[in-house]
Amino acid sequence: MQERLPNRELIASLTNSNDGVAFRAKTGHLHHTWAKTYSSLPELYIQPESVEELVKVVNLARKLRRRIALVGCGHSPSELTCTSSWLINLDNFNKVISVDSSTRIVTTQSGIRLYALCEELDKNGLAMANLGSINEQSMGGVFATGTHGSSLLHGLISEDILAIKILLSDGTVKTCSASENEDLFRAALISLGALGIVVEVTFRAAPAFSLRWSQTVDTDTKMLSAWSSTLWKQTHFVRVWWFPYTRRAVVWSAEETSEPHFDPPTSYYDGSLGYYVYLNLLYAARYVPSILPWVEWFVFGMQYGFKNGTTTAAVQPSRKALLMNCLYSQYVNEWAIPLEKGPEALMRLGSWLNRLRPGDKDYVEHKIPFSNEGLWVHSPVEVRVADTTRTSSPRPFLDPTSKTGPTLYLNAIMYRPYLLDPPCLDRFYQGFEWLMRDLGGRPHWAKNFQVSDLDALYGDDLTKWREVRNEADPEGMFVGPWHRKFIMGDSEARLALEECEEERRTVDKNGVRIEGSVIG
Ligand SMILES: Cc1cc2nc3c(=O)[nH]c(=O)nc-3n(C[C@H](O)[C@H](O)[C@H](O)COP(=O)(O)OP(=O)(O)OC[C@H]3O[C@@H](n4cnc5c(N)ncnc54)[C@H](O)[C@@H]3O)c2cc1C
Ligand SMILES: O=C1O[C@H](CO)C(O)=C1O
Repeated sequence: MQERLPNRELIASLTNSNDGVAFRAKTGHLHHTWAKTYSSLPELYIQPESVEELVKVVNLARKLRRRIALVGCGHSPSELTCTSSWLINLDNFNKVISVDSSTRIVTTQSGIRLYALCEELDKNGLAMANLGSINEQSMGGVFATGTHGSSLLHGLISEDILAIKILLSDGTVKTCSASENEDLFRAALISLGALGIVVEVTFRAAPAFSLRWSQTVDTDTKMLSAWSSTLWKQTHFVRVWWFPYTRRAVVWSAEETSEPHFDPPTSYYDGSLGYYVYLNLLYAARYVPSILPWVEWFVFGMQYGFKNGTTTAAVQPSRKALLMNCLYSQYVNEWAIPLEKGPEALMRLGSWLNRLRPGDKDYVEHKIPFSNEGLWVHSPVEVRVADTTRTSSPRPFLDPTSKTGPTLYLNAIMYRPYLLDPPCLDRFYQGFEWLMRDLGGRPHWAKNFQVSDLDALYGDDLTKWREVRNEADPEGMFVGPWHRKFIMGDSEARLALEECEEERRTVDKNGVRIEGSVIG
């Protein structure tokens, strides 16, 4: 085992090497997730600016027996990016390498944030074909966890990726695509940072487009009755926010248009007034959770209209139209289930959350074996879709979506007003996860799921992913505690450079602090 140098000496010895390649590292960096739910104190926080610098970091980590973790912008809600070892951030490794406007094939360094990429694409008459709710993510991070938007005409964001260059733990860079190193490609498309460092990504962009969108609030009965006919096919992009207590839903739908742009109308309540009213009501609900059904009625009535049928519209560039304001620090537990199970899922969840009894309107048997007494939750539940069966691109081994048809994503959001955890979180997620599994679901990799027997959900695909991972990184330089808990399996022995969790403790307002160690 390599003798450990104190941080300052370690940094000095590394930065003073005379090979002409910079080692841009600092100590004392506090890493935390966007939601401040998890944090860690990496030994070194490293921000390389070139492939040579990245190769140097990997070679040093191997020599000095360190684990490497990667972070885009920490928007993954779980502790996936936490480490006590070396943390690499690629915010300064963020160039667009090439854009071919005729083929729409674009190559970027992996650290570029989507907002910057979208601006660059727009200058070339191009756009990302699909986006999730935000554009903060890094290119490397956005597909590493299987990020999706909401459209039956698209799969995961990664479906547009044509090739990936990845730096492996032995210091070599490998290219992979559908036609070259296909298994590595399928493992790298959802790698969870455990395979190596993605350095370059080549993908096909879409021609720039604008969207006319409209959103209408109405009863959930109306939304559910259109489920298998028009709901998801009415326009290019469709998403729904479901309000379980008021049994209403906002249906947001967007179609391409060449009309002039205009923003949606705003009222005095939009902006900071509405933001702080909801925040403080969520705070009050920590003490009196039973007000949450009223909060849902009031807040979303103010926002979307109390009257069923209220509609708002706008025409915006796609890179703006597809985004939404995600409000406050939050836990999110999102699952992919077959689309046709959607009405059953929402009816059973609604029955459980509203403690409905036979004879009540909307009653169905929920079968969820967890008590709903005293259970109060936040709104909305996000309801989105994807279809990964339309593309001929290789399927990521860890793709959670349905292999045989369209997929529904249900996202159960629980906010943390003023960074304080809500009551009922664990029980809500226990019941929600039980229902999702009962309906054949699999969790979104980035989110706050609790189940850990993922072998049962992925079978051979997870075995294959592990094989490819172990071949690419036999010593576990890119493996951390999250990976061990959820995807590495119990049967395998601890790898030489694998980081294991030593301690987790709640640190005021910075969520849970994760501390790990590497044997080396
Ligand atoms: C407000 C908010 C809204 C969101 N909206 C959506 C949504 O609409 N749809 C959806 O599906 N998800 C959504 N997410 C989840 C988010 O898209 C994913 O968590 C995404 O992975 C975050 O990207 P990031 O750049 O922050 O990556 P991080 O969270 O920093 O990292 C994610 C993973 O990528 C790895 N990684 C990062 N860079 C590299 C690299 N260069 N090479 C190899 N591995 C790398 C990391 O090690 C880690 O395992 C949302 C999250 C938040 C907080
Ligand atoms: O993780 C996510 O957070 C937002 C909801 O606030 C969203 O759309 C996700 O996905």
